[in-house]
Amino acid sequence: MSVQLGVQGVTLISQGTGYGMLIGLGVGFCGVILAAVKIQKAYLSEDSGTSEMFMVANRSVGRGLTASAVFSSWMWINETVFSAAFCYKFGLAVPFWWSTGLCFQIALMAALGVLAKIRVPFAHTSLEIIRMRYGWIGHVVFIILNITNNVFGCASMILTGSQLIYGISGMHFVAATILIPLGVVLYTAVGGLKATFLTDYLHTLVALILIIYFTLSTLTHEAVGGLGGLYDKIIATASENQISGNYNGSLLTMKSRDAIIWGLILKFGNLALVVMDTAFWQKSFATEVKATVPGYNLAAAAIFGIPWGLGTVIGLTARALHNTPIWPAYPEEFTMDKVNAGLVMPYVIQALIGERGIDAFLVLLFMALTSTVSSSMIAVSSILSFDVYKTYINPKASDKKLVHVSHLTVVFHAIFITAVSIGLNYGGADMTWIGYFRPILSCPGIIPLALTLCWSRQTRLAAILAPILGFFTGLAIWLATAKTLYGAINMKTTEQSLPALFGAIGSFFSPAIYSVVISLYKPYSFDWRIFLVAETAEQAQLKKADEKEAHSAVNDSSSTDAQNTDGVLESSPRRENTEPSSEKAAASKVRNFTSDSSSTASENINLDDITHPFDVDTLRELRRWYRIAWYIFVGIVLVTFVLWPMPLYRDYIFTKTFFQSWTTVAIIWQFFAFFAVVVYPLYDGRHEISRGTRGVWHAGKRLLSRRS
Ligand SMILES: NC(N)=O
Repeated sequence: MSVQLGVQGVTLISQGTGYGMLIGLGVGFCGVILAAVKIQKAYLSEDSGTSEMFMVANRSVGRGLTASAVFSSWMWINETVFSAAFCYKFGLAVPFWWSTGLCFQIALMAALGVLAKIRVPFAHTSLEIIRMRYGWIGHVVFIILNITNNVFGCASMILTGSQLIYGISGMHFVAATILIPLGVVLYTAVGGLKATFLTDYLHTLVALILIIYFTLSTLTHEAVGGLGGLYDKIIATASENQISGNYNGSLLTMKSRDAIIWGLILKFGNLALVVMDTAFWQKSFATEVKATVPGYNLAAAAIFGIPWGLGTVIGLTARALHNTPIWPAYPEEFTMDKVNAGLVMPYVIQALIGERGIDAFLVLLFMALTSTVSSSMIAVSSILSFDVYKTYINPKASDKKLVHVSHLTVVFHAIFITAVSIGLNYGGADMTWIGYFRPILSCPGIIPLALTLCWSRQTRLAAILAPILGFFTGLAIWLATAKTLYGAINMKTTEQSLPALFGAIGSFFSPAIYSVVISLYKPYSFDWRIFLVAETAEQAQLKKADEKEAHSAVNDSSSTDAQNTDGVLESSPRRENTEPSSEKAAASKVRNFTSDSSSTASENINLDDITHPFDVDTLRELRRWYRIAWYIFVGIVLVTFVLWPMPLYRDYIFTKTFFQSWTTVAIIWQFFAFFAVVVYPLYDGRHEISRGTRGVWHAGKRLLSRRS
């Protein structure tokens, strides 16, 4: 999705309120998370001072928290603000296509995440897997693909947020651009991935309450009159709301050319945003064995309800009301550049709920923005610290050093991404063009990356060349289609939707052909056990570096204070405490294996001596989940791409009853989402919550008795 820059509408809130909320929410969130990190460390034996905890949360996150964290990182402003804006533009087909363009990628990640657990059980980033299999050139290619994808995605989101805040409050966009990531940096740098899991939960809670609130308050407002009233108004105003490219120009049809093209481009772009973002891999590495597939698929099902219900209700309400006195700035025309700047939703909220609603809208914006920014920060910081620093700059880095570098890279990334966002804005970037270019750049890596885990015959040359050739293929198709359809290659023709769609299709699919053809040129077969050897050697190195550091700390009389023993010597028993019970035995096996082999180089390890760190039962369970994940993925694709929407792609305008039922299901889905990613995680984490609460309670009591 892309925002139109520099569009200011009517001022809906004062700048003071805008500053107060951005700063207040940032500081408030930071405080809550820093307290949560302290409680985790003190009472749940979870210390983000180890790289395992910082990057992959000790691989101990359960189903509920996984579901809410994946949901939260994937619930962008787009799903609310732009689903509504595009429903306004093209009708009710958009919110539905939007939902279908969000969930299948998450279901795919569930399958890839489980496969990674089986084949590379102790990975930290997706790029590390590429390096272990193909060496440094492949690693560098994928680092570039990942970082550009992440930077484009994250910067465009910060930009969208700051533009919206500018659009409704007049606050200078540079101030908004700096304030959005500021609080996030602090808690992410201190708390690492587990902190983002916790903030993600809080974001999810608040965002879903607000989404349901906005949907229901809009529908039940007397100016709308419920689902029946909304339908009647849309029918009554049909002549002033004609949509070219839709069946009969109606907003109430699934047969919309622009909506389906938009939906397809979204699918490719979003696929890249998930698979090429190491954050989604990391979140799956962070889950316990049994949690990946249920957690990810719960999130996939939950996110389906967000753009669909909210987008339909808000987008159509805006169409019904934009020529009535209740509309902000009436009788001024509500122009398309305002729609493209995302002002549909805030205007509906202002018209029907008023200032209170706009304050709540700002909170929703903040939640949607910060949860994605935090996971982007962890992802880029892990790439910079683990894939760049540890691999190429300081291979002998200790665990403590890695965590230190991770903190620094979070701060570095925050400054960098803020600068990029400001630069894009001042440079007058064309966000539609950037939005169409990004899938062409990022999609070529998807299939070669997936094949790295799924296909033993993909060769090094294939993995390196396929994404590069795929990018140039997509680029050529994009430009050639623009030239063929519109007669020239320029900014205007290349930001039309069809060239972008064909380019993305070329970028995504052609690497499959390149990979197979190049791999067949010099066939080989990769032994998956090599991943285990490489991981073992790496763990041994980290352990050695830690021991060395701890040893020198003990010998050094000036530094035998608590600080030195904290992060290093105590980290092992802590890790043991927090390992999920199903993995405990398996993980201790790894440690034994690691220490046995620590004196040998990885190449000296005989593959036949390698045993998988997981026991047979755990592996059987993982394989079962892997099969289930594929069934769910195929089911989701079949239902959401074909069985559900295609029968409706015909000359049909929704009847009143059909529209009411359709939207009722969408709203019920919002409540399902609330139970799946807000209520269920509380139930799932009840033991930890009770342990943490007991700890705080006893500590409080001790403190009080000491004082008295
Ligand atoms: N979640 C996204 N990419 O809208």
